[in-house]
Amino acid sequence: MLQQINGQGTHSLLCSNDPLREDLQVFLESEIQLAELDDLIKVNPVTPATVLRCLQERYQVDVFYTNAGCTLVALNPFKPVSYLYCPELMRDYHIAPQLQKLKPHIFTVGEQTYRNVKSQLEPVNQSIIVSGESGAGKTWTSRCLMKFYATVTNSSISEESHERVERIEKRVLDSNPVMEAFGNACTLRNSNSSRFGKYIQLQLNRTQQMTGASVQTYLLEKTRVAYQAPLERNFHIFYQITKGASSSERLEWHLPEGAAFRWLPNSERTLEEDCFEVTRDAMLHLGIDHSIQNNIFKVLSGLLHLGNIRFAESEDESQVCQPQEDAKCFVMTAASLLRISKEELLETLRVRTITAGKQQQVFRKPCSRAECETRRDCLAKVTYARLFDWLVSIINGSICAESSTWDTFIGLLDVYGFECFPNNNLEQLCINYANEKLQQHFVAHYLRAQQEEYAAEGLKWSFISYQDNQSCLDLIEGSPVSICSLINEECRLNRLSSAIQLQTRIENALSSNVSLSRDKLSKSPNFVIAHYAGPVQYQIEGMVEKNKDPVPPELIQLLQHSRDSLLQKLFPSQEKEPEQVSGQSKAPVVTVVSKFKSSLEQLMQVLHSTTPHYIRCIKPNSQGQAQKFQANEVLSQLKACGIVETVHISAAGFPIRLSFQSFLERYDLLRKPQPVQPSPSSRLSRSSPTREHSGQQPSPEEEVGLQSLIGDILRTLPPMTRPATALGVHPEARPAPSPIHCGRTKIFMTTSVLELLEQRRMQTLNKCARCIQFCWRRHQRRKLEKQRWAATLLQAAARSWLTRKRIQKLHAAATSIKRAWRKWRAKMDSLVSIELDDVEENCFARVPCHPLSGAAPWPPRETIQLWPLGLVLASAPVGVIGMRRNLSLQACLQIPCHSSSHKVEATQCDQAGITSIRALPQGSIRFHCKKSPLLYANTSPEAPHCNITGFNQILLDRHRLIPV
Ligand SMILES: Nc1ncnc2c1ncn2[C@@H]1O[C@H](COP(=O)(O)OP(=O)(O)OP(=O)(O)O)[C@@H](O)[C@H]1O
Repeated sequence: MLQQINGQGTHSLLCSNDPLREDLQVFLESEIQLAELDDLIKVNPVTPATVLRCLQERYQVDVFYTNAGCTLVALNPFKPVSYLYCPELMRDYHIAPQLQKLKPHIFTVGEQTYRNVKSQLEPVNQSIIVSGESGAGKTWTSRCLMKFYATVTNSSISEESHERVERIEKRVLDSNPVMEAFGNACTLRNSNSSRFGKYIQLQLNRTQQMTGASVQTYLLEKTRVAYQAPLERNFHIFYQITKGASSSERLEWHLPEGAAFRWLPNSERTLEEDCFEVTRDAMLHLGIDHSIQNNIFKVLSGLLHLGNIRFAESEDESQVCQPQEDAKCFVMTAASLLRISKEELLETLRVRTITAGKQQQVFRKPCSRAECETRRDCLAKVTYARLFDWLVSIINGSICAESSTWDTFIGLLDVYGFECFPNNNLEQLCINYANEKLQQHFVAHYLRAQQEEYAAEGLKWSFISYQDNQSCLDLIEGSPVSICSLINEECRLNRLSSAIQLQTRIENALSSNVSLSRDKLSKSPNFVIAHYAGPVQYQIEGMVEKNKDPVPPELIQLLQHSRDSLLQKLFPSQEKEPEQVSGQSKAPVVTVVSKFKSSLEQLMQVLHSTTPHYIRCIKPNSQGQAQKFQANEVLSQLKACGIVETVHISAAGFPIRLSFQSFLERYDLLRKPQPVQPSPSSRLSRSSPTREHSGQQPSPEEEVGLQSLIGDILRTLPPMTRPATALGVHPEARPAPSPIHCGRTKIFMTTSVLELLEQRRMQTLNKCARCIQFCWRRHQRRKLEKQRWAATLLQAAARSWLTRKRIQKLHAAATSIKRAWRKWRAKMDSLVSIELDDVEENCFARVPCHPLSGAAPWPPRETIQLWPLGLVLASAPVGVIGMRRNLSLQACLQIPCHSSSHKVEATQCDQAGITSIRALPQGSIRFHCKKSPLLYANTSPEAPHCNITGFNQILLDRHRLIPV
């Protein structure tokens, strides 16, 4: 609408030359720009009025989030804006390369914390402090952030771990409806007001997956169980059970439809928070089964019935008060639901026991009607408070991961906002005390520390005044005397003191503190504390009693006697009796304030050890209406949380501060390699870790070395982001303010520069990773090739060795065979020669030699010459036959007719004639012949061995007759 009007106006005005109109145009244009400013530090000049105007403009065009330097301002839309919290938007913020370029959102803060955890920048653990007054949207914001983490931590994991992580996240998210049902209530300022503070730690493992969570709660407003301010309600769970129980449950829990309970005011108003089923389902997911749930709701119903017990005034002090007539049935029902004896219940509520004297004598004193009702309320409060604590422990048991499974955490602190009612008492003092502590943390972290550091580091800085709440904190918690210590003293000494006396004591002891004053016009005793968010007047009446929070031991004993299994768990019988505030005990009395203070100190310790992020929730109007911006309301909230000072300092300041050494450790890889820069880097890398931890300052020479290295890194940035006086890099003054400054030992920068550096670092790391991957792969490839080559060589060597071995073996075998053969041959030859020699000597000596040849060898040449003739004769089919042929054959062969040296064989059939003639071995030859393995002893004469002589020489061997 506004844009339309402005757009139209701009167009029409452009056509005119009227200077007045031009002024108007400039004004309207600046109006448009104001709504477009994402960061309040861009508002010029930064004053409460301009900041307010900017937020208003943005609110009217449905822009609810604006940066205020290092904090995020979140305006409550008071209407559903689904597109602002959809999973798609969560993913957009999660994957954005440059977060600061996106519109301000709680997801920017969520993602920034997540990236910080990922980058491991110290301190790695993160805290998001969500603050603002009641109804400003703190719980909503925390819930959305939990959903954001649940979505993003689940986005990059494998399928099988997906289910596990989802289960954990479901449980973590389910803790919200349970805690809200038991710890939230409808107040005048918020229909779903958290009546306790909580710090949720989302536990992340090394890969930033959510492995669990833990919840720490602070100061539950337990008085609400028994007392609700006009138009306010009790805790949601009481309305849920009375409205959502089934008919059988109603019977069991004694909650008939339309039953009236005094502790259940305004039950005719149904809120969206009255959803019993949601609470039940969530409880079931957290491991609280139906029977335990049934048990819990029975006890709660018992408390409702207890609230309806009213007493009549007794006639005299020695008489006990009687329950009013209509309350008798409630006594019975309450006793049966809490499973205690009705008589014991009445007795405990009406009679006080006092132990006194050296013998510890026990006296019983009937209580007045008011005392009876106080005891009744106390019984309900202590039961509910223990039930709440037990539920928190069950939730923690269900969602908390083993300490070994997580390394880092992101904490979400959702504490009650600053409170200032017409009547403020101890509860408001504690709540405002917590808010003062958080404000101090903010001031210390962002405002004071920053300015002090700028001065120490020699940055040109004009100091911005801010509200330091130290004096206020000194007043509340200081040592040796403070409001807390004085109230605690009253409890410890257990003296009878009036509120007036306490007021005087406070005034006398703390008169020098500027934050203390008193409303002199008020009739009731009071003191006024000037809180950072404005002055608050506290009523002293009843404060000491509330601080004691006395629980009569009889009440605890009564609950210990219960037969109900849940109450037995809440009030175990072995539990020690509660500390009596009698003044006789030497042990320090645990008061509400002292308990709260110690839990607050623990919380502050955790916060100090983490990187804090602030979300300031602002309530645009007190009626909770959409599209309604009440400037005064908002302005007071902006002032209360020091937004203007924050903007001033953030505008001029640098939210990121890193020591030179940390900077170099992280960004040294951005430096272009300088060949002539040998030592400082190596010196630095060797010296930095120990120096960093010991807090030792680098020597001047080292500093020069560090500075030149940092200069090298900064030179890699684009000119716009280079420091104006960065270590002499650019000594000339620059017109625009530089987003990066180098101090004496630290480097200061804006978030945008950090993002740029991180982006560069990531690019360089990616490049390095790719290079490493490439080198590794090449190395692997070469290694593999070498291995293959080596394997081939080995195989070849092995094969050749084996072959050589085999050949050697064969060779050896062949040689030995050869040798054996030769030996054998030689032996055979010698045998043969001996044999032949024998034959020749013995046989041929006796064979008649041819008369002409003398000592010619056998067979004589003539025989050989006649041999063919003999053979022809032997084979001749016709011609000479019978005896004559044989004789002529023998004659041809010159074999004597009746020689004993020849064996002549003939066939039966005379026709065939002689078939074989052999020269028989002689003498010893016969012997040799038998032994001889030589084959040629049986070879036929056609064989080439015919030239070999010896043994039974075959002269004729005719197996078959030549066919005719
Ligand atoms: N971002 C939002 N979008 C829509 N409605 C919102 C948003 N933030 C808050 N609301 C509305 O404002 C109401 C109050 O918010 P919430 O309960 O978170 O306040 P709170 O600061 O936690 O209050 P208290 O301190 O009392 O617990 C919510 O019930 C819801 O209706």
